[in-house]
Amino acid sequence: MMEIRQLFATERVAGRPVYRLHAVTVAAGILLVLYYRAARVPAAGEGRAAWLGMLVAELWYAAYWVVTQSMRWSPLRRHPYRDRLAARYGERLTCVDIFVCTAERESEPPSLVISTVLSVMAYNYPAEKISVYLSDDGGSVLTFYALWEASLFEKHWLPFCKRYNTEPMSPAAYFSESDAHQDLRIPKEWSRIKEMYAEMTERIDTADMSGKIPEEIKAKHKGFYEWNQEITSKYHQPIVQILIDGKGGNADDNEGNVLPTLVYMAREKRPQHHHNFKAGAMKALIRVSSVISNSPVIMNVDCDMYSNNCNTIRDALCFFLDEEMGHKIGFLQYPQNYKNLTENNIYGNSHQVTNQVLMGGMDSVGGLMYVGTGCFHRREVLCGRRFTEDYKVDWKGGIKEKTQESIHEIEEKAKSVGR
Ligand SMILES: O=c1ccn([C@@H]2O[C@H](COP(=O)(O)OP(=O)(O)O[C@H]3O[C@H](CO)[C@@H](O)[C@H](O)[C@H]3O)[C@@H](O)[C@H]2O)c(=O)[nH]1
Ligand SMILES: [Mn+2]
Repeated sequence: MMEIRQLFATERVAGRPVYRLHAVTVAAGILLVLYYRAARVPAAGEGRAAWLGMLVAELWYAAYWVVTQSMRWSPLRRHPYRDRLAARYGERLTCVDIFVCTAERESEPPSLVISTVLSVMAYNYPAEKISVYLSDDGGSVLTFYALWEASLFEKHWLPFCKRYNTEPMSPAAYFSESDAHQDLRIPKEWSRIKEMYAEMTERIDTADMSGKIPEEIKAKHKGFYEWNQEITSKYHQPIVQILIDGKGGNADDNEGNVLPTLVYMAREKRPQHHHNFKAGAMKALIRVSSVISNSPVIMNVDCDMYSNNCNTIRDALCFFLDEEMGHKIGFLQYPQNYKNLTENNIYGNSHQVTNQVLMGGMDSVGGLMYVGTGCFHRREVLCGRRFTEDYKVDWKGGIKEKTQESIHEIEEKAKSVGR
């Protein structure tokens, strides 16, 4: 019988004996504290209430400590084998829907939002299999405008990323980082794209500050006419605009390659219905995307994040497509890190303990935590499918045949579920 080689490796994190030694000393400490408490029970009226209070607090701490050990006892680490995935599947890979959420234009400026969108469109993955959805809970025409600009810039940015394996794929992060290398790489092209990006950002920021979009720009896309005087962020009809129809064949970059599908969505908002914040946006995204691309795998990110690894999707698929374990994996959480931390990082906000210990520890006891961003889900899992041992996926499902429906018809259908 031929051996099936796993698409990912699992290993125990080193240094467990040291941690266990530490845990034993803490356990001994807790037992001594409890012994001390039990050996010195004060007489009534001599501070017994305080003694009881201390005892309860110490017992509570001891219980908490015992329970949290399960998360630190033997953390796991997983490594995908991308080369094995390539050998087994080649480019016969599944479609992926990517959701980006934004809500407040003041704290999440449109120029930053589209950098995130551009970063997730530039994955090293067949472009016709990626559909990116921006959910705008601010329901702002200025965010729509920024996304429209991004859909044009994309035609230059995507080939640039693919040709030079550019990382990070967020233009904002890339151009702020790589100034030092500009002459070593591709000076002319680098400067041209950088300039283009700077000009686009300026147009977006100017519109954002003035709150106005020039009429000649509005005339270039029908989507701008979804907005009228009555619309506010809390009161509007569902808006869905397909800015790039990747599968429709009319979406080529400036080198003739297909681009990923790009969709703007502002779900319906009415003051009498609660919108349920990001969870509400995610549910609307699941429904709207089911009408447009219906990919079996969904990834989601917050709009102020960006993806820094162009092989993220392929790595994720190593887990979902693994013959032995894949059917048991419902979602995959990537670590979330911050940029621009100070060197000393005194508040521990580089998430080292979370990423290196807690996540791996939770993984070892049956499942980690969905942190709300940087996560891949199977669509079925989000739609309520229950796990069974014989679960098998037809990964071709969801790859939509070209339909006779026009973009307009698909948008209207999507709007009817965009609530
Ligand atoms: O009505 C809303 C409110 C928020 N969001 C979006 O939800 C995301 C998270 O909201 P935010 O207010 O930025 O929360 P943070 O505290 O910054 O984010 C923390 O909590 C989030 C869980 O909601 C995680 O996704 C993040 O990783 C984590 O950093 C952002 O993209 C928002 O645009 C909406 O789409 N609709
Ligand atoms: Mn945030």
